[in-house]
Amino acid sequence: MALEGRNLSFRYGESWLLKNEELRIEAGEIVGLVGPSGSGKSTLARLLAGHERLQEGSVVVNGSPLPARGRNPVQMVVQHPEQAVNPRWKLRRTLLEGGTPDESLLIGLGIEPEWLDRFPNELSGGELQRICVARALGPGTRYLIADEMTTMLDAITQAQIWQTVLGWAARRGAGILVISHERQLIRRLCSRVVERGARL
Ligand SMILES: Nc1ncnc2c1ncn2[C@@H]1O[C@H](COP(=O)(O)OP(=O)(O)OP(=O)(O)O)[C@@H](O)[C@H]1O
Repeated sequence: MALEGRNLSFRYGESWLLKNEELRIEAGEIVGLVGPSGSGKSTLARLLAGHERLQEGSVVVNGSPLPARGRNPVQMVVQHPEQAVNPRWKLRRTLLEGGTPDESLLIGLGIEPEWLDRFPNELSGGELQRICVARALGPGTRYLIADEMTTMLDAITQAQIWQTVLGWAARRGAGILVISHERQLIRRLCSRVVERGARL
């Protein structure tokens, strides 16, 4: 059981950003992905989550390609939650996109019930990010890609969110890819770190 990127190559223009990349995250494993700005970490993340169309190579999740329809077992949370929600939906609807979350997750993430009756512009960035994390940890999720997921949060909130996410992963046997420029966070969370070099 693993999330695997096999032989992934990708370019936005003429020159290749990623060439024959291999990345494997076992179920239950927490892997860090680090590297300089512009080295292609977010692009790799989007390919693994099916948010970017594959140009070369394949993504396999627990032995199968990512599903073309229905709930994606690979969920991604990005740095800026306001870019990841529909501004015209109340947050209950956004949250339920991920299926009905465990009550304990909502409590662990510090989500106040009244937030769910508001629109995104009526919450702070940190409050909105908690909703995005809860949505990503829905019942069908097997792998989480956390791309600078807690970068914009204060240290206490960051610790609270990661404690809840790690508990979820341990219970679920879920794998996590953590992308961050914060080496200390990576060291604390991950059992293995993949280092990307600078773009040539
Ligand atoms: N949609 C796009 N169109 C064209 N070029 C892009 C696009 N998205 C990213 N790039 C370029 O691809 C390169 C890699 O970007 P990417 O966001 O994957 O890197 P990163 O390692 O995640 O960087 P950072 O640490 O700064 O977030 C950058 O040079 C970026 O400008």
